[in-house]
Amino acid sequence: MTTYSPPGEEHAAFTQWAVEQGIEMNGVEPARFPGRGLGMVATKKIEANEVMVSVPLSAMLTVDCIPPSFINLFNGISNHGLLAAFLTHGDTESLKKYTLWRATWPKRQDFEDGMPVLWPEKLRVSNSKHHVSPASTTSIALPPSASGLWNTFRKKKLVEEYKTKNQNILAQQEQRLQSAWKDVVAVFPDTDWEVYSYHWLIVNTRSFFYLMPGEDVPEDTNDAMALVPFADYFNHRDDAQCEVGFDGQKYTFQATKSYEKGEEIYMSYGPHSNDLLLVEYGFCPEENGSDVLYLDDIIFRDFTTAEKEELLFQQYYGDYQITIDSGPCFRTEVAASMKCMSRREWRNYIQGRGAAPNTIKVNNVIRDWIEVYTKEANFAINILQAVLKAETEDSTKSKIQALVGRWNQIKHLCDQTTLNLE
Ligand SMILES: C[S@@+](CC[C@H](N)C(=O)[O-])C[C@H]1O[C@@H](n2cnc3c(N)ncnc32)[C@H](O)[C@@H]1O
Repeated sequence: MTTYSPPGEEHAAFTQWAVEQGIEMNGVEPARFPGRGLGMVATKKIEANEVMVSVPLSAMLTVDCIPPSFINLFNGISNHGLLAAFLTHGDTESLKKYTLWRATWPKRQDFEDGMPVLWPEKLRVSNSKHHVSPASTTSIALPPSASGLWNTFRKKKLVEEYKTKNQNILAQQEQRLQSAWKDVVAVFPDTDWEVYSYHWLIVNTRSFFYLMPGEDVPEDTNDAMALVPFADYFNHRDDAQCEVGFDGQKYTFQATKSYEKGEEIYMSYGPHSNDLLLVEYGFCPEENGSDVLYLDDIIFRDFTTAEKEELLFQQYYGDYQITIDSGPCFRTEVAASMKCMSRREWRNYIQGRGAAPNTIKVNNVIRDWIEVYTKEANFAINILQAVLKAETEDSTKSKIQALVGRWNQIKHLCDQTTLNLE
């Protein structure tokens, strides 16, 4: 049985406010869970298909709630940046409605502890333009998908850049934050960084995908966001048994299995890897069916420019994944096949006109690639353990321990995938 404790008075006051806003709760309430902050607990047995929470549009905080006079101050800003700007600089009268809700949110210190974007420089070295020290002089502590960098080798030049939105996560987040910061400071030069970045992270970690029915998905999906009171108590689980829907009038959260009284109810924030969850939400779950490692940088080291051009031409350039459940993806196998066949045999094979390559040979190539990742993990763990020994600050120690935990998960994923290749 899950252990949990009462959430505290401010949550009772907020729940009362939520009811007044037309938010309906059926057999759920907020509770405090060790290691996860607040979450949602079943207060009775819930049957499959029951709607547990519904939140009307009128209670949500969307960009349409922001007075046009405020929006017009900006000469273009992301919706994310605008929501954070409104929470920072909106007039007292417009913000009054949200007071009880805001009292339930995490504090800035919680973000400083959990969110790598606010961690000390030495722990968050990445290939971001916003870094102060050059990456080459410092060891990389974050996983490669977050930092875009490796300790044990240098990335090889690509024949063509491609979208690697999952392999460079921290730099992308920093870019979004810095760009919003620039836009807000242009209008409010005295903005306090601590206050603005706090609100930006509140929106980052608590917003829901929000698009009116029939509306086109914006170019940057990060712009389709809104804050949904009470529903923002749900913690994430990859295989959550909770169907989330929005019909233009209300958000609903429906059970897809029965829950016992006292069980925590999760929703899924999306099929995210642990590296993404670490950077965007500040945690790394023990179990995650969507966890994934990308071998792109490792694989590209092994190919000549001509081979990479061929992979590009045949549309097998990049996005080489391994996962616990499925092992190497087909694209990874295709890349490994290139190493085991003549060019003509390989072309025939991928075009469905020739025999498949020898599986043992293909697996040997993939095993070597995975070994490079394992070596990187061992290297990072050794560095982190040395840093941990020398560290005197408790708050930094716990961040280092979180990173060691993530690197151990990476090692496990590599080991398991290799084992399944036998
Ligand atoms: C939408 S909020 C959920 C409510 C939040 N736990 C709170 O205390 O207010 C998202 C945040 O909850 C935490 N969280 C969500 N799922 C988690 C999980 N499975 N394990 C640990 N923390 C989790 C992370 O800090 C994340 O940024």
